[in-house]
Amino acid sequence: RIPGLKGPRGWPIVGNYFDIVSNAALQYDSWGKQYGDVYQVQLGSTTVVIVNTPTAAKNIFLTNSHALSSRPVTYTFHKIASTTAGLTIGASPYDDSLKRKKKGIAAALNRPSIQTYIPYFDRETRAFIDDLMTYGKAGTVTIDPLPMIQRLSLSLVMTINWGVRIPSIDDKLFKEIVAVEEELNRTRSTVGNAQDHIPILRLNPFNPTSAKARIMRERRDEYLAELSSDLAKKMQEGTNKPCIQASVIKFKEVELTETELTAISLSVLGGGFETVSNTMQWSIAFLAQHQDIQDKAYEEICKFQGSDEPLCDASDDQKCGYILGLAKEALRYFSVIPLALPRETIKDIEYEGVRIPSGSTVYMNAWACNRDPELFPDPDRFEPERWFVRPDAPVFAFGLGYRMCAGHLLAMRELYLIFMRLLGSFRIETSEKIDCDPSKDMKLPTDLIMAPRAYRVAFKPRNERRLVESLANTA
Ligand code: HEM
Repeated sequence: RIPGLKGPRGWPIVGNYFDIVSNAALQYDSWGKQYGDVYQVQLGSTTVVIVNTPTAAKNIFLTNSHALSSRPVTYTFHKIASTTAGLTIGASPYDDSLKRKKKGIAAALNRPSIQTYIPYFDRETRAFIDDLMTYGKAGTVTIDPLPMIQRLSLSLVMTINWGVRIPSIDDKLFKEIVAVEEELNRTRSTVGNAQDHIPILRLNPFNPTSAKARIMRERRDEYLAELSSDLAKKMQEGTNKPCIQASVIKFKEVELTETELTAISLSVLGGGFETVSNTMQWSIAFLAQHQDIQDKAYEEICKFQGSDEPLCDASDDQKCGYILGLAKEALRYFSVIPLALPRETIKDIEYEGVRIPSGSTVYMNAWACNRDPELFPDPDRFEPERWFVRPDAPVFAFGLGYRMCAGHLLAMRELYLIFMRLLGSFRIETSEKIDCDPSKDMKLPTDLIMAPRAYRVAFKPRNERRLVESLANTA
């Protein structure tokens, strides 16, 4: 244990592990009230520093940005599930290769690059609205929007990566990637893989977590190889679309290896798919039961673009303040990665007289930071307007410092456009109560990225004639 740092005492071998499995973010938050803003827990053999408030998070992750620039190496993900194509950025410890990959992804996801993806945003969000109209039979039947929102976010990252679209929710590759990426994200959970912290469990040759992780890695390797070879063929023929993988030349100054380039694409795929779709899936369930927020959003959208145009201009860069506030509030309220991604210190850091040594594992409780009553008064209330009062409040959902989300600009732009077009096109309705309290209604509380349980809602067009016309214009 780290001398001078408080924290709950645990059991031999397992430490505090079994206290946190049912709801880690809430348990860490509750311990924070007892042991302070920064304290330590024992997860089996791993000592973990928990950072539980915005002030401490800014102090630790921003002031010591470089010292906190690494990620711990875990057993399930790094040793078993990690693809042979190289470590994603989010999973890479700090080294020269990480620095090169970070430069590469920064070039691929900066503002000027995002500008070149606008046609992709346009096409995928239109296809999403079209899907909701088609499968929801113009609001006459209820549907589970998850596959449609997953298709949108996946197709967008696939186009950016390899220039390949996911045309429909019935697509075979779509189903395969959804299944594999969901399972692989589970192998990265700091809560759901007991063997990461309790090494004795690794000796079990029938360990189901390891067996599943191995299969998922093989399945991922298979579609990655296929995507890469298809692209190589198209590049030879000169028929490829502009995308990250085809821009190897653009990154020449960074001198990325083939493996690093693949790792960048994999990072965009892994980082940008489940995060965006789960944020939307929670939001839709919530909005269906809060017509007042939908009406306010619609009123603001109409002020911005008139009531006759359901689909806003795709190049609108977050100018409708209410919808921007709504997107940030969705990120805050649902905090789909409640514990962000784990960090490891590469240097000693000092916090209030305590020395946290190099090599320590540190978690930011993004959930607790996002519910801090001083920064976000009445934090359990969903209130887009709060972002007018504090437009520059940190969006803890993206993490902080050197390893903060590399796709945050793209994610904001994407969420904004989805909300604009979704709420400009439909009134979302439900006649049944949907449980969507993010503190307890998650599908699996040990996941890395939290998803709500399945539900169904109706998407009633606000102006059916105009929507049909707008969608027809796309064709
Ligand atoms: C709702 C959307 C998203 C959320 C909530 C989210 C959240 C996060 C969080 C919490 C981290 C860890 C930050 C830290 O350690 O401080 C992260 C890292 C990362 N995210 Fe996102 N993300 C989102 C969308 C995206 C998108 C769209 C992309 C790519 C297109 C992306 C790519 C990445 C990458 C590559 C990293 C690793 C950064 C590093 O380790 O240096 N994310 N994200």
